[in-house]
Amino acid sequence: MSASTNLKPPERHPDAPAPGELLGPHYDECFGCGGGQEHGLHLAARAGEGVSVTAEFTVKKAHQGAPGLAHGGVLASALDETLGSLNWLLRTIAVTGRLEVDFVRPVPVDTKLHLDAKVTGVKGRKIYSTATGRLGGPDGEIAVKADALFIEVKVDHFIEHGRDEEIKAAMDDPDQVRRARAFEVNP
Ligand SMILES: CCCCC/C=C\C/C=C\C/C=C\C/C=C\CCCC(=O)SCCNC(=O)CCNC(=O)[C@H](O)C(C)(C)COP(=O)(O)OP(=O)(O)OC[C@H]1O[C@@H](n2cnc3c(N)ncnc32)[C@H](O)[C@@H]1OP(=O)(O)O
Repeated sequence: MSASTNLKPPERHPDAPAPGELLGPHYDECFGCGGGQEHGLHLAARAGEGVSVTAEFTVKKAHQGAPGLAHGGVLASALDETLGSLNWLLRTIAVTGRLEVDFVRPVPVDTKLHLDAKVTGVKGRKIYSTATGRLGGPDGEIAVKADALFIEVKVDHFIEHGRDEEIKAAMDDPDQVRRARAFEVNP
């Protein structure tokens, strides 16, 4: 993805989770990180140094595209989710505007994908970030990589656009409201 000019380096929020801390799901029904999705990715992201995260995702039978191999869209979802979790460290709510994925190696079922992501720069509401997914370990061979542009939004983005049924359930859940509002305390 062509990098924008005049990017500012990202600033880790003072209340961001400490390096090594698990970030936890942002929404229980999220396909990427939620515990409530049987065939979801159940991706668990952990805060790193600066504005970076690491995450792991194990490819299951439900994630196949070709026999015994992960579907590319599922791998893109794992990268998207990992990149999205960087927003916990900025304490900013943001959605993916653009995601560019390179599929470098096939990823077999039962493989654990070791992901890492970092924010490379910020300009206004635009957050530029990059991620890799490796095989065999955190320093293993690169199987997938992505560059992304996230756009900062208000929590109202979800309330306005989400289906009423799910928004009502989320707003009736005090834990969910707390998680969403925690992002709004921006300096
Ligand atoms: C209380 C209950 C609440 C419940 C909520 C629950 C939880 C909330 C908490 C956290 C959850 C947060 C996120 C989810 C996390 C992880 C999941 C993974 C992430 C995703 O999976 S998330 C889903 C997929 N995602 C979308 O569903 C976005 C659909 N989309 C839109 O909603 C709009 O499109 C939007 C908002 C993106 C922008 O719209 P907009 O009107 O606000 O702003 P605008 O268009 O002016 O763009 C501003 C500047 O970005 C540039 N720009 C925009 N898009 C670009 C592109 N594609 N390429 C290059 N540049 C682009 C413009 O060129 C301009 O640049 P400039 O300022 O320089 O002119």
